[in-house]
Amino acid sequence: MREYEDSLHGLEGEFMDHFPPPPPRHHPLARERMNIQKSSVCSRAYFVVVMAFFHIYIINIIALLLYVHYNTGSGEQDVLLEKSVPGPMPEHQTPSPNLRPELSFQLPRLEGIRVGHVQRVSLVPDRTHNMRTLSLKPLLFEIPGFLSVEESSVVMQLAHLKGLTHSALVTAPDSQEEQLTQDELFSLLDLNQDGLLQREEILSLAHSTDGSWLSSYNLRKIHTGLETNPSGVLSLQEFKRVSGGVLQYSGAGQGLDGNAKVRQRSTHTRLYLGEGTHHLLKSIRNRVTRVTRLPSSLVDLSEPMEVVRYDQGGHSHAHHDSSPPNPDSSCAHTHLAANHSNQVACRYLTVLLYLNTADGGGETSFPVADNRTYEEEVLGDLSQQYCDKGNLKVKPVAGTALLWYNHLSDGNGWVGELDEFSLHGDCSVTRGLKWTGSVWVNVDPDQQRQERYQRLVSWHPEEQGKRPEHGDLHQDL
Ligand SMILES: O=C(O)CCC(=O)C(=O)O
Ligand SMILES: [Fe+2]
Repeated sequence: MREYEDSLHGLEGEFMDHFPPPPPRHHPLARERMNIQKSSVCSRAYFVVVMAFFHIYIINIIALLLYVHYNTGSGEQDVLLEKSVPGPMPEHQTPSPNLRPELSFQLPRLEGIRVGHVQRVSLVPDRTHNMRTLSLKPLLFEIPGFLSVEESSVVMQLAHLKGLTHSALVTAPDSQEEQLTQDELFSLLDLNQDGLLQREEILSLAHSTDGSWLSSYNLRKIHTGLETNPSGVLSLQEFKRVSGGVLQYSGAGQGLDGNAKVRQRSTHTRLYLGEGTHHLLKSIRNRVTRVTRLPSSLVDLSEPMEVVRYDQGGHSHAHHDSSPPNPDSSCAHTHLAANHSNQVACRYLTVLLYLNTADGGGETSFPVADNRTYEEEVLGDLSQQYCDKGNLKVKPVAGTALLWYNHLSDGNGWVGELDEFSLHGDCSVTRGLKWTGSVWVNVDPDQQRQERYQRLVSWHPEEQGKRPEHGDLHQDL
C-alpha cells in the first residue's frame, strides 16, 4: 500500500491530472486526496458548463424580450395590414368594424396539403375542430360540427321568423309576376327587424348580390334620404316618403350570380351577420373570420348569409358562386365605389353550412373537383349531369361546413382568376327537406376598388365630424 501511495506521488503532475488511477477503495487518505483532485478538475469543467448555460439563458431571455416587443409593440396585429396570418381571436371578441382606411392588406390563404389531410382549427373557446381537405382543385375543406345541431336549428328558426320567399322576388313593374309592396321591402331591408333602417342595413343590401330587390338608382335614392335625415335612420314612414314614387325595380328578376335561376323548388332568405343581430349569427361571422383567417373587416363587410330551404325534388344546377375578374364590370358589393352599372358577384370564398341532415339526396356535387384531365367541353357535359357524374359529392350532415375558394390567388396575395374547378351544384332532395346557409366572403379583384370602398364605409358613428361629406360620397356613387 505504501509503495502504491509513493507511486501515486510520483505520477502526480502532468500524467495523473489526465489519467488518475482508481483509488484503493478503503483508504481514507487516498479518498481525501482524490476528492481534492477531482473537485479541482470538476470545478473547472463545472464552471465552463455553468457559464455556457448562463449565456444561453441570457440569450434566450433577450430573444424572448425582443419577440414580445416586436409582436405587441405596435398593437396592430388585427388590422388590415396583415401580411401574415392573424392569430386566433376569442369568440366573445367581436371583430372591429372600425377600419383602417389608409392601410392596404393581403389575403391569407389556407393550405390544403393533400386530400385527406386533417388540421385542427379553433373556432370557439374550449374546443377545436377538425378541418379535412376534400380536394385541392378547388381548394375545398370539410369542418364537421362547425355549428352544433341546436345552433343549426336556431338558424332555421331565425330564417322562418324572417320569412322565406321564392327566389324571383321583384320584377319589372309591368310584369305579371309578384311585386313587393313598400312595407314588404322595408321589412326585407330591416335586417335586424328593429323597425328602423340603419345605414349598415342599406349598405348590406348594396353588398348583397341579389340585385332583384332594388336597382342601384333606388338604392342611392334611399341612401341619400337616410344620409340627409337628421336622425341617421329611416322609419317606415320616412322610407315611404324617400322612396315614394321612385321605386324602380331592376327588372332582372334574378340574383346577379344567377343562383335564383339555377335553384329549383326552394325558398330563401337573407340573415344579417353584423352588429345588432342575433348573437348566434354574430358568432357565425366570427367563426368564419377565424377559420378563413381573413381580415375581419372583409368578413364584416360581406353580404348577409343566405338561408335556403329545398323541398323534396329541390336542387340547383352546377354553377360558380363568383365571376371571372372583368375590367368592364364592378362587383356588387363595392359598386358604391365604382362607376360601372354592370355588376357581378365577387365572392372570394364560400362557407356552406348544412343546417339539417337531409333524409335522402341533396348532396353537394363538385363535378370536376381534382379532375386533372379537365377540359372545357367536358365541363359543359358534366354540368348537365353533375350529380351522377360528379367527381366529389358531399352528403349534408347537420352542423357540417364546407369551405372552398372560388378564386385562385393572383400570386401577390390578392384574388386571382375564377377557379373553374369550383363548379358545383346540388343533387335533388329525394326525401324530406334540406336546409343550408351560405356565407360568402366578398373581395373585389380590383384591390384599389376594394380599399376605396372600405374607406367609403369606414366612418364610425362617434366620428361624425370626420365622416365623408355627402358631396364626396355622391361623387363616387
Ligand atoms: O345547397 C347546396 O348544396 C349548394 C348551394 C349553393 O351552391 C348555392 O347556394 O350557391
Ligand atoms: Fe353555389
